[in-house]
Amino acid sequence: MKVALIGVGQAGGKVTERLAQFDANMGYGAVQGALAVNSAKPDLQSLEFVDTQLIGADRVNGHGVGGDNELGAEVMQSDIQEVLGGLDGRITSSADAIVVVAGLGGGTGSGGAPVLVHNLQQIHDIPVYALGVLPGQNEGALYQANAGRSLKTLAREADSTLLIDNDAWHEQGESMDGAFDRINGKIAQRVGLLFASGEAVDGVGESVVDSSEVINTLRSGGISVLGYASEVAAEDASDNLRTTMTVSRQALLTGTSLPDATQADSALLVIAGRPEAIPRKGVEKSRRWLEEETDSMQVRGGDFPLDSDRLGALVLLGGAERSDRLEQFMERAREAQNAEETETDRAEALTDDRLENLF
Ligand SMILES: Nc1nc2c(ncn2[C@@H]2O[C@H](COP(=O)(O)OP(=O)(O)OP(=O)(O)O)[C@@H](O)[C@H]2O)c(=O)[nH]1
Repeated sequence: MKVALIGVGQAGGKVTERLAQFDANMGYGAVQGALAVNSAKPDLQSLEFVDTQLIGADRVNGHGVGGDNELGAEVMQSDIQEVLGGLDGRITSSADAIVVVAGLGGGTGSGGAPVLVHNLQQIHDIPVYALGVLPGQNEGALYQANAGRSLKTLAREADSTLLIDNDAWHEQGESMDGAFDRINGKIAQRVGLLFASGEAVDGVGESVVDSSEVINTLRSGGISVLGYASEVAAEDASDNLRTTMTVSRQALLTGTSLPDATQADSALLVIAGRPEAIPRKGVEKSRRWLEEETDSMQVRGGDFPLDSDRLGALVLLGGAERSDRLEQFMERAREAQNAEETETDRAEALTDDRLENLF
């Protein structure tokens, strides 16, 4: 699937850069162009591999919006013509989709991404997807509240919103900051493989996955989730039946970007590895298992030929919003929003008109 990538905000820019680098290093050619947009100049200057565009300079002078996602939305809307102009030539006729990438907890990405998706939808016929990073549980109330509002709007505007929960690939005892680099690497590998599905494949066979399978899986809209797992494989396909089942199960049950999301409207199972090592029977069995597990009649599948001594399973779920984890997150976001409003009420207590001033 050929994509044009636009990262908004700090996390959006960093993840976009990693994705573009992964795609270039692997030689897939799925990433057709990549742009990072931000209201904070230093964040853009730290990116080396993608083109950049500063927004909101007249309002925040290159200093970012400090977690204010309403301001993030405003500066994106004010400078939307510059951003769309900056995309000219990057969204070529060969692009199958546009992907807007953002951390949903901050200000610029959280507020700017939904506005950008909305505007892109007005002018492009190809699907516009969002890749949104949810804040970890330990991040503050402002992050949770921001992410809740941003996600609600993105889910309405984007053709599908692929969610990455920052807690999903966060290891015990690791600081959040230290974890970002590793998490971004995991996102780049998984999402990069998904984009590469159907690209740069020699000797295309019947069972090879095609990019239309990805688009059809995402057609369910709403929230999408991606899982991945791999294991060392035997030389012969006949010895890899169990391995194929194991990696497929692990990809869904322990390896997804939104833990515990298993129910979905549609799913795609991509088995990556040397074609001679992929057992047809194992793939069929894994697909049937995925059908039962996700409770979906729409389970697609295909191979991703890869010169590797491992077998990998990539599972994409479309229409996966009925997840407990998502419900827990939205509850956290609502609580944070209420707490924020109470906090504002307290701040306003001294100016409240219900109590008259002494003079
Ligand atoms: N996975 C991942 N998450 C990140 C990274 N950097 C920040 N985040 C997350 O993104 C959210 C913060 O968003 P940022 O992108 O830093 O903020 P911003 O959009 O630049 O907005 P402002 O700084 O307020 O202008 C938090 O929830 C962080 O957990 C990163 O490199 N990787």
